[in-house]
Amino acid sequence: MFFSGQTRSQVAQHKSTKDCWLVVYGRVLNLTKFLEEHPGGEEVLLEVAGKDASKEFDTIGHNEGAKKMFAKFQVGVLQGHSIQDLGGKDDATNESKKEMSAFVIKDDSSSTFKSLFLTSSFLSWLLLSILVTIVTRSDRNVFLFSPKC
Ligand code: HEM
Repeated sequence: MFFSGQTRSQVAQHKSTKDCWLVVYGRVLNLTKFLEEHPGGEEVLLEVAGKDASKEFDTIGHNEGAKKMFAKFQVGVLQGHSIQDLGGKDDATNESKKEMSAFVIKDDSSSTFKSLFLTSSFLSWLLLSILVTIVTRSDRNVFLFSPKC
């Protein structure tokens, strides 16, 4: 589940080895499953569990690989932040943006396709109706030939 507008006190509820959340750059991350794998050790993460650890994260000088892991652990956005605010801060956000724009492009093209399809079928229907009207209203001489021999 993804929580938008998580408060600091809500995040603060998750500060144990079995349930460890922290905030980096406005992202609420659930690092419970990562504690044992963290190259810097689980102790450092537990010290900042339930808190905003953006400064600590920056101070260590984590590499780009660490930032790319955010998307995997993110469970929400801290209150006062929005996905747009997080833009440019890390690669995960840029990847999300790419996905979103791809979605928008896909959506646009499908609606353009739909409107084109609807317009063309509407025009065909209109032309057919006009033709039928002309034929039924005419004196039918055009079609009902009675050859005078
Ligand atoms: C928030 C999510 C975090 C992720 C995904 C993460 C990930 C990583 C990764 C991949 C490394 C090894 C490569 C590198 O140095 O960049 C690392 C190292 C380390 N991390 Fe984290 N980390 C996180 C948060 C933190 C926090 C909040 C602290 C400190 C409170 C911390 C302290 C360290 C330390 C001390 C190292 C070892 C650096 C070294 O040996 O040079 N990490 N982390």
